[in-house]
Amino acid sequence: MQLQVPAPPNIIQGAYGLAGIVVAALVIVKLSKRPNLDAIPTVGCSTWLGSWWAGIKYFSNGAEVLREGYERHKGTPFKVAELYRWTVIASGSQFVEDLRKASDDELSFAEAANENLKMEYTLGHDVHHNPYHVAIIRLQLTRNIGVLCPDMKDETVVAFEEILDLRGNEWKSVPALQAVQKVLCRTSNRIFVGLPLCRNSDWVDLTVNFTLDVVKGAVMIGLFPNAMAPLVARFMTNIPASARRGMKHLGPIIEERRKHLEEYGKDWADKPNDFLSWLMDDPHGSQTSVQDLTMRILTLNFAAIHCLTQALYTLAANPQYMQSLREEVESVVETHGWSKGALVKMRKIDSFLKESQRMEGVGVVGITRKVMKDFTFSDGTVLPKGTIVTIASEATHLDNEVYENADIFNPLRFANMRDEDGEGTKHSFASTTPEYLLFGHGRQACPGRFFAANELKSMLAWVVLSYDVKLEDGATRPPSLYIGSAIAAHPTAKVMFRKRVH
Ligand code: HEM
Repeated sequence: MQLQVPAPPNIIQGAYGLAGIVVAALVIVKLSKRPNLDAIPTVGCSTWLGSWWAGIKYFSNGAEVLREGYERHKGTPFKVAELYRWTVIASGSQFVEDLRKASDDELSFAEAANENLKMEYTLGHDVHHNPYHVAIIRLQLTRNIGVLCPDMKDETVVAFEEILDLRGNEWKSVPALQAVQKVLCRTSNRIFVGLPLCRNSDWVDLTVNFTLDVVKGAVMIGLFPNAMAPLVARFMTNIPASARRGMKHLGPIIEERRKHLEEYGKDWADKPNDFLSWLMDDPHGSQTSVQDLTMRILTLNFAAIHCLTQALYTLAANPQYMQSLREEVESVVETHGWSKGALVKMRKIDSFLKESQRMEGVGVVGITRKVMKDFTFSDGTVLPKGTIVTIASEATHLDNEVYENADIFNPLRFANMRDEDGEGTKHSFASTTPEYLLFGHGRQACPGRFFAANELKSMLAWVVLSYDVKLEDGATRPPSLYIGSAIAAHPTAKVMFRKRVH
């Protein structure tokens, strides 16, 4: 048996004191490196120490700070303090256009993502510096949506059946976010890595939690000076363990596919048509390690989960919308089957998702960029090199001058806009405009949005066709969680499901 010898109190106090001095020194070093933005108005406190307090306020509810800034400075850029830096917030189509037109040498998406998510250390050096998977998302994934539509639907059907596990016609109360996370992960991974891995419970658990691993890891790494980032990433985050867990699943599959490639060439019989195959067919992917391929597949699992949960909460709180959605799905499926073409025709489903994300999207800001060399907005505002700049997307989405009765959920808002405009897809879910920024806007808008929109539409259509949903008695629509600039669907709220009765 080992004896526990308590440390003397003065040693403990000394250790706390030293830790306090180290943290204070790190904060001072980080704060003193911030670019000079004195000319840009501030929301919150702008004194040196006050801005640190304002940063804590932003971290606990960035939406509130941004709404205040948007009201006071609409049409001109303002700045807010985050924990270790200032962020410049702009809004309105003129500034969105300025960001859209800027070249990567002026404003960089990748460097902003690296600063926010510490990509080099969380997702890995190669994923950050050689993102060839983005071109595969843009081309192969998007082109294959039609071919893969039946697989997506098949996985959604089986996953909902297994995860909801409904008996007879009884109502069952289900934690919505957890259920949706699993169904969505299985559906996405059916396309990313195929059967049977997409149904493996450890893989599903890993991919569901990977987003959180990365976000928590990035926060931890951000607390230390850059020079310590590799060590912090390796020893103080969950990411290496997640990567090993991912490789344990994917390693044997990759090895087997490599053998087939060597033996039969690129087009062997029964070759899976999934993202892993497209990665391995790519000249970069064929040379690379199991670890690199694993990190890229895990990276794909990074979005979309909260979107469907938000739509489900709204539907459960407003069962009156169900009938017209059902009628649309039934009539479209009767004529077109369950296909990509059918999903295109489901305008009400499309509009419902888009409106739900207009009101409660994935973040309060969008189009975040890092200034790579001093940049001048078209109104003359200068952003020094190193500044992080972004657009107040939530405030734009909720502005009455942009959307009529912006604070009211109107499930047919975008379907009606499409009818009025006669412009086909301009107001469809996957389209972006300077006023609709869920997926960003312009050259670097989310490359996975066509896949995501089809997947989410297919899943929502299946829910309305197959289940009755409502909230528990007396419950109101579960409110979202606002953390920093992120919006998350309520994590524990329940939705009641039963097999469709009428
Ligand atoms: C509803 C779900 C999704 C939302 C709301 C979303 C949103 C976004 C946004 C806002 C951006 C940044 C755009 C910019 O700043 O200009 C982005 C980038 C990106 N998204 Fe998505 N996304 C979703 C689904 C997906 C899916 C399913 C994939 C992969 C299959 C994906 C892959 C990516 C990638 C790789 C980038 C970075 C692009 C680049 O490096 O240029 N996204 N997404």
